Amino acid sequence: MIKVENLYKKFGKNQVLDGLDLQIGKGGIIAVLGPNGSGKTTLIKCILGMVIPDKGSIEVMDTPIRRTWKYRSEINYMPQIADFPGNVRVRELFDMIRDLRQRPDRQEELVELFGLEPHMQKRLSTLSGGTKQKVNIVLTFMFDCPLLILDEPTTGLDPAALIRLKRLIREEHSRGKTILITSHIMEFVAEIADEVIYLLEGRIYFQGSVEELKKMTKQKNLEHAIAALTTTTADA
Ligand SMILES: Nc1ncnc2c1ncn2[C@@H]1O[C@H](COP(=O)(O)OP(=O)(O)OP(=O)(O)O)[C@@H](O)[C@H]1O
Repeated sequence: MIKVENLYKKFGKNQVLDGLDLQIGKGGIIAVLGPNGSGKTTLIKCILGMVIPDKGSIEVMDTPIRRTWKYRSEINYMPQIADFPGNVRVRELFDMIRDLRQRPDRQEELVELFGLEPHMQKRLSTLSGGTKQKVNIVLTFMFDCPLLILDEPTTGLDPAALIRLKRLIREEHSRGKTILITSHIMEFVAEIADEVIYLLEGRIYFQGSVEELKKMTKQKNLEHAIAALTTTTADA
């Protein structure tokens, strides 16, 4: 589904991706983890073509993504911070996106699931953080795509909305979708991920199951396993 080879990206003097190699097969929930600033969002944006790498190659669904954008229509991307135009109403935003994508959608069902009906006429700038995140979720899950990329999807959600999000992610998983997620909430990752990728110093430091990571670090839970990885590498 995704193949990244020898990827380099520098911002000024900051070498964020430093010869990163990564392969992700089709189907499954993959958590991209790493300390703050380790390059998770940069990697995701390179895969989406939103950040141009200095060197290296990326294939998405067997297609090299250099100088092409068509593959993007097969990806549902949920950004970490959704920069919605503040003066647009929720309903108008949904209509705009539906007009742009021109394919069947699940808007009505998802608006009901996240209780967004009372907010449909409101301007985006007037919504609470959690409600904005629900709008972000509806936009992400509205269309049927083989690849979903979710950057910190749980931010600001109340427990009921979090349960619904997890259900949605599992549903997509059971339909054979590939779902890439970044998160700092280890409880969420442990519950949902089939595979964990740990980014450190611009490369993949670990790729495997949560169970394998716990075994490798001799820890009983994921939070401690990740903390052990961070301490070990910081001490090295
Ligand atoms: N457009 C940019 N210009 C300059 N520096 C950037 C830019 N985008 C990212 N960076 C820097 O690259 C590094 C990696 O950032 P990135 O957002 O990819 O990290 P992250 O792993 O997603 O972090 P977090 O866990 O905090 O969300 C950081 O030091 C960040 O400041």
